[in-house]
Amino acid sequence: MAPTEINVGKADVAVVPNSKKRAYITFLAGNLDYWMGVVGLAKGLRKVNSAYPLVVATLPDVPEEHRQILVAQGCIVREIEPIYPPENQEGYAMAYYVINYSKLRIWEFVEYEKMIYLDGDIQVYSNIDHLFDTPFGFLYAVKDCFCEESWSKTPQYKIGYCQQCPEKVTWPVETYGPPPPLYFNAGMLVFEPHLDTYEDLIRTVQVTTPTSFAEQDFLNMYFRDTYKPISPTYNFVLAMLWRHPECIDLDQINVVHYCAKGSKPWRYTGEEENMDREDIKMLVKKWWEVYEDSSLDYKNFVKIESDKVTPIIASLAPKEVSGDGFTSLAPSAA
Ligand SMILES: O=c1ccn([C@@H]2O[C@H](COP(=O)(O)OP(=O)(O)O)[C@@H](O)[C@H]2O)c(=O)[nH]1
Ligand SMILES: OC[C@H]1O[C@H](O[C@@H]2[C@@H](O)[C@H](O)[C@@H](O)[C@H](O)[C@@H]2O)[C@H](O)[C@@H](O)[C@H]1O
Ligand SMILES: [Mn+2]
Repeated sequence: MAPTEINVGKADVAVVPNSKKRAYITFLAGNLDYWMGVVGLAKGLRKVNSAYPLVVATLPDVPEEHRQILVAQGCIVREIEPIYPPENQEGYAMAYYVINYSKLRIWEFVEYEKMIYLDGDIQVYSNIDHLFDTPFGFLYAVKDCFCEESWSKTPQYKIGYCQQCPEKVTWPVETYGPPPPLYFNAGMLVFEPHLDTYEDLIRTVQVTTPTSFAEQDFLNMYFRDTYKPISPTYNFVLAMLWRHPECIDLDQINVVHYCAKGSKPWRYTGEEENMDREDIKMLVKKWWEVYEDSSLDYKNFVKIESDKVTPIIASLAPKEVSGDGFTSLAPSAA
């Protein structure tokens, strides 16, 4: 793209388009209360002083009032069209997962070179801007857990196999064939929008039989050769607390994904299984502290300009990318 010439008085200067445009992106559908999750996410990204905006891809059924709230919180609200998959004879783990296929529209945002997708029920508690520096050509995401009841229809669940602890139950190759490839949770993705990928995704989804986890299953199939697992600290699926406590250190968590049943902070009652745990109550409280902090509202927020950053904050600068890049982000050996 040719640089844009602009007249700044005495001398024209060439403005090279910002070819390294980056942004966070989330997905909002329906007229219920997920908009609260998105407001929390927008404020959380401000709190950790992220350098990049939050784009909200909204379905047409999101009320104007909700869109205005998000615009007032500094979000870039962009409407997308729904994507309807073929009929699912087997049913989804959660009936509403069918709307999550529309998430695939995020690959069409090609004005951005790299994006980080975050579900609306995710909160960012440490700056993760360095993930934008991951090497191109891969999709980065965190391994999911197969132990929750939502997986009860799958062979993994039936034999008690989970990729978080593959040594616990040996995969019966003679019965089920080769063990499943690494499988990521689609609530957090580091990806590159490309039109050719987008058009192929849309074509492929129409000829792919839908399964339990809707677009998450589809994305795992589609990106199986370019998926790179990153540390669970970047998408902490709450069920890990009771399913794989040996794999986590709450002090190291950067991103919390409130996807366990009953854990959406804006709907939290504490009544569902595991929701009365002290660590869950602490994480829900932490989410509300950000959501209710008026100093984080877009209209009140005073951004620390990079040249005024004091040394302590400068130390949060992007981590060194060594070797093949982000080995330090790779999941721990466990
Ligand atoms: O009624 C809904 C359901 C889902 N979502 C969006 O789709 C994402 C995926 O759904 P959800 O997080 O509920 O799935 P989970 O991770 O809990 O399985 C949400 O985070 C929202 O961004 C939404 O906006 N409205
Ligand atoms: O439409 C399918 C959804 O599948 C995923 O949610 C699931 C999955 O993570 C399971 O492993 C958990 O057991 C479950 O709790 C959780 O809701 C993504 O988080 C969400 O963004 C979306 O892709
Ligand atoms: Mn989610």
